[in-house]
Amino acid sequence: MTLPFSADQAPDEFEPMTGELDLEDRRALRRVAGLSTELTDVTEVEYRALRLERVVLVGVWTEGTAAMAENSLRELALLAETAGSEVLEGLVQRRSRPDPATYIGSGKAAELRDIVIATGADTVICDGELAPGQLRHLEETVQVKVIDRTALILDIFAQHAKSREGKAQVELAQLSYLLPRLRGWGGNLSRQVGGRAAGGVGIGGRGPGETKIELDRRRIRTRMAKLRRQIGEMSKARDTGRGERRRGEVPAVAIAGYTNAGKSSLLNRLTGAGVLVENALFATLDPTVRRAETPGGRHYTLADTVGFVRHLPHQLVEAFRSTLEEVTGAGLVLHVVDGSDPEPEAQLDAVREVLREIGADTINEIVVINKADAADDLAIVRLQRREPHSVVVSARTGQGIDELRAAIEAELPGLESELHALVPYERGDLIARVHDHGEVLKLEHVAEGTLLHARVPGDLAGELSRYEVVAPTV
Ligand SMILES: Nc1nc2c(ncn2[C@@H]2O[C@H](COP(=O)(O)OP(=O)(O)OP(=O)(O)O)[C@@H](O)[C@H]2O)c(=O)[nH]1
Repeated sequence: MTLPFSADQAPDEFEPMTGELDLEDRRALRRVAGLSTELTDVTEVEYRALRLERVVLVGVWTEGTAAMAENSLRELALLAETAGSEVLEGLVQRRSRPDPATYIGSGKAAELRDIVIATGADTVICDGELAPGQLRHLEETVQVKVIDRTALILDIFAQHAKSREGKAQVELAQLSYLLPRLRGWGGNLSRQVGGRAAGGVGIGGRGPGETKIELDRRRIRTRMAKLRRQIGEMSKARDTGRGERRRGEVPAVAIAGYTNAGKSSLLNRLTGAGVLVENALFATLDPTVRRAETPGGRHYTLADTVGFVRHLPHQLVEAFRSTLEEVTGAGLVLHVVDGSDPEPEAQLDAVREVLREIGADTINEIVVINKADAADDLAIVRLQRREPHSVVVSARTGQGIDELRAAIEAELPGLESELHALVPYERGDLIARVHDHGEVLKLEHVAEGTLLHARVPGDLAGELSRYEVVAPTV
């Protein structure tokens, strides 16, 4: 990561930034997890470079079984590792609700402090979204940087965003996370910074890089407005592409699913595309669209989308709305779930929650239970019982892929018209489109042209209607 200053500079040594945020500011902001108090027009805010290196995880278990709480923490560990950190220790606190002051309660916070000292950790990651005050209080106790699950996920997204649109979306999400967490640089912060430095971590270069930048809410808001505009323009351009595909009568299918469920692997299986497959969370942020074909020869487009996760930060869902439109604009959703996960049901629910949020829950869905090669048979049976409209596959071995192809064929929207037509030879283009977008049931060449019996989408039926003939009786 390039910062506009070096992390071991004392806070007064670097230039305050003015004017609109430039690239360096934005890079720096990526890593911000600040706190909120009163703000003036131009406010110096605390800025922290999130150097996720040696981390201790902490979760609050309020409901569900102990195994579920552990799974959530295990997932947090995976997220932390995806962000490039080393997980040293994890603890779960059983409470009826998170403590409003310190999230885990003061006794547990003191215990956490001991663990931090014993392990030499430089960061604590909490398994939830914390209020700015909770973060501050906990930080005061443990004396190292504390971040929450939301900041961690935002950070991973920032690392993985590649396209202009993806980057703009992540930045927008980060700024909206940052905005309520800005705080003035005054008495209480100075004390806190001093205290932390005295505690052996912080700004001296021994602990997390920490420094301050000068920003104000207005500049951030202006930047957010600009980003929204840019994202809107980029999404309009993609819309046009989608519109063109639609006019070409190619049905759109979208792959949605939990992160690491095997969406990219499935896309590769179904289309032969060489899309990157990584055993990492959120390897895909930008939608990839490929052409695919059913066994009966119908063409469709298949879009891979960003992976979902439990408690996906709402700022991200909001910012990624236009990318997620690949799903809302689809006629069929392949909902991929990792059958070998300890809690595939929770994955399904988390994904459906986001689908609901973006208005894609009414789209026809095939549940694809993936990783059958690695899953427990009983778990698969349990899932199939819960999701009767499902197909069991292994994107890795190819098991079940033929059944999935057939299921896609059966569910593809738009073959509403079955007709017989005598198409003159000079309209070979229509026959070619029937081959691509419809299902040819019978085809025969006669003197006057091509005698066709086919199922086709509505638009094509309209064009073929002038050549329609009565069904031959033999
Ligand atoms: N055993 C097994 N592993 C699989 C299968 N399909 C995918 N994987 C592995 O699961 C990991 C994630 O696969 P991806 O296809 O990248 O998953 P994704 O859902 O696109 O991931 P994100 O982009 O992170 O959301 C990789 O290590 C794959 O090799 C499968 O059928 N069986």
